Amino acid sequence: MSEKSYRVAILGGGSFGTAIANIVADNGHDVHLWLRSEERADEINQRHVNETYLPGIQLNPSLKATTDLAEAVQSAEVVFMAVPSKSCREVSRTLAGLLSKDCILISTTKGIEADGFKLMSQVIHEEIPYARLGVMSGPNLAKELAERQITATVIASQDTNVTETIQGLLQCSYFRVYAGEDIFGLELCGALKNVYAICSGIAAAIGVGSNTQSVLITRSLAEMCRFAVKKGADPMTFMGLGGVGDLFVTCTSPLSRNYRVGYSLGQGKDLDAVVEELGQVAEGVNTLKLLYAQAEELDVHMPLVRGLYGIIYNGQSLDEVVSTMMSADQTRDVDFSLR
Ligand SMILES: NC(=O)c1ccc[n+]([C@@H]2O[C@H](COP(=O)([O-])OP(=O)(O)OC[C@H]3O[C@@H](n4cnc5c(N)ncnc54)[C@H](O)[C@@H]3O)[C@@H](O)[C@H]2O)c1
Ligand SMILES: O=P(O)(O)OC[C@H](O)CO
Repeated sequence: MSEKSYRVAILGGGSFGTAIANIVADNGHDVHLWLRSEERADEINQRHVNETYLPGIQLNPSLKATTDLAEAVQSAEVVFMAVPSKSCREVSRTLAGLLSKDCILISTTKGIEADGFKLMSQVIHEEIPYARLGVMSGPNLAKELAERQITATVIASQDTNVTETIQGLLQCSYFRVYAGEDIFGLELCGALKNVYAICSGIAAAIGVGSNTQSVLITRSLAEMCRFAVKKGADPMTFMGLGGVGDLFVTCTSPLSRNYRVGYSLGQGKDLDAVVEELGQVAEGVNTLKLLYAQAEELDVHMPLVRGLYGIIYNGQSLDEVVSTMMSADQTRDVDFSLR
């Protein structure tokens, strides 16, 4: 744990931004949470709760919320970005003129920008080329983090001072931070697993057995790795907490918004209505479209992505998709070997 007290800003006052801000505040640092709603900022500052995103959770009273981005990042030594992927470029662009040169900037966003299939670190780098960048990803459901239930995450950066600083900043009795260098692979894990969580949610809603769930999650990992290799990422990153770890939690927990989207679809509900009702971001819905297009363009075999896309966007029935998958040519179990 870090002995130094850092000035830290968290950008995005939704479930994850608030959960991370709370850990850093619990660890004794000076934390400013930036959000857009005056009402929610007042609620956090006065009653120390964020009832919309983390109902029932008492936040650390030292956590300060503000709607003023310049105030939030003033003198910040570390900034965490926790806005949805659709807002990452806009927020980064505004941030560019405000961030000091030696500030560490950590992306926690698990999504992809449509134009150019860019991951968030790429978007941030384009907007703030001088930023000392890192990416954080792992099995980190916001509600469980805020409840202080034990979990761990991965911080990836090319700069060991960045990884070591974040490890010291976040480590506590219920949270461990493992280090890595593969920013691209870690980010890809976090974005791709959301799509498979939708598949798993559908499977749960129709009441599949445990064998089926296991096959679904394992073949999801196989697809993710195949795609990662085609994109030049290290498939071994997918064996870690950011890969298997996050895939497992998102594909099995009803706390996952992506899983919940899938569950509702499996109950026969309409996608737009489900997303509207959720009221929080489920990045997998957008990632599915981008991933399907990339898989087609790069000719990567991704039957689960193709099947889900067929159900959601081409009106295919679940029975039809499952039947096509089950009668397809039987291929290899594991595509890669280290030998
Ligand atoms: N919730 C989790 O368990 C979790 C865990 C790890 C990573 N993430 C990732 O973190 C990112 C944020 O997710 P979340 O769970 O906090 O989402 P959320 O829906 O709970 O909250 C998103 C917040 O961002 C705000 N926002 C949207 N556009 C904005 C903009 N242009 N400027 C400023 N604020 C804006 C919204 O008002 C909202 O407060 C996502 O990419 C998600 O995949 C979430
Ligand atoms: O709620 P989801 O589906 O966005 O998933 C949350 C986190 O990514 C889990 O690590």
